[in-house]
Amino acid sequence: MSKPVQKLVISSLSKTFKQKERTIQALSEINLEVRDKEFVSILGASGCGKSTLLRIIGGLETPSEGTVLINGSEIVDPGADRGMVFQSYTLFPWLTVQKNIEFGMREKGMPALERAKIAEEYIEIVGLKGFENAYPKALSGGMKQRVAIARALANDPDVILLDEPFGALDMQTRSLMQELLLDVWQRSQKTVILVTHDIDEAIFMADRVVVMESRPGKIKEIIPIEFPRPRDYHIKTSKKFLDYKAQAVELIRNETLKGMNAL
Ligand SMILES: Nc1ncnc2c1ncn2[C@@H]1O[C@H](COP(=O)(O)OP(=O)(O)OP(=O)(O)O)[C@@H](O)[C@H]1O
Repeated sequence: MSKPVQKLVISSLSKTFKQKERTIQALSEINLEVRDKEFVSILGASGCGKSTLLRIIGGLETPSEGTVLINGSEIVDPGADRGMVFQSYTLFPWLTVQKNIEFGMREKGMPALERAKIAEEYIEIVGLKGFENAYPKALSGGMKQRVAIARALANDPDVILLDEPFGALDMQTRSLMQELLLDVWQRSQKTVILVTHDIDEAIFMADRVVVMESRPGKIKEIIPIEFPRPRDYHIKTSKKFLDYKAQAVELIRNETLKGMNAL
């Protein structure tokens, strides 16, 4: 069997924040390889460095030590090869849904007709047909995140980085958004890294769940999730799913207790 293509290679990555007299080691010795088109979830107790890791991959933060390679080149700044979606809605309030989705393509100098066509395709995929000319203030939280996902995908990045994208949504909407994202991922064939606090979400979506430990942030365990694709929400009540969940809960619980004892 041929070796799978590595999209991201994270090697000996550490990050230290210096604040006046305090030094915070957010990440220590992270090593992780993510395959092309893989879906990886990152799970861990609050403060274990999940967002810092994602921000370094996004080029928004620089490592103190170590490297992150994308397609063999070191990441030193943000780039069109990575698209990010955050928990807080980051749409431009003065632009319509259509113009928000077109934004990155416009920056790249793509002709108007071409970018409008691509935006329309993604509007359809994320189920927002009829809302092309709406402004963000007229949209629900779930709709705004669908626009944010469409905007990230429309730029055609290699890697999508999602930081708690559904964190502000109610349970029901969140669950539907997970299915939508899986469907979009399956069609778009991107590499996805999803940071989440939600154990069910991490397992349901991913090929592998990376469980982190804190103080300093390290990889504690990687759980391969062996459910076939496409996945249906019914797997969430299967015995196998509950076994994965029990394993993750145990790992996270120990970490959360460690964090609380350190307070
Ligand atoms: N810009 C910064 N300056 C100083 N410290 C920082 C900065 N960013 C993060 N930290 C610290 O680094 C550690 C990891 O933070 P990070 O936000 O990456 O954790 P997290 O796992 O994403 O947390 P949460 O799940 O609560 O969002 C924390 O102790 C945090 O206080």
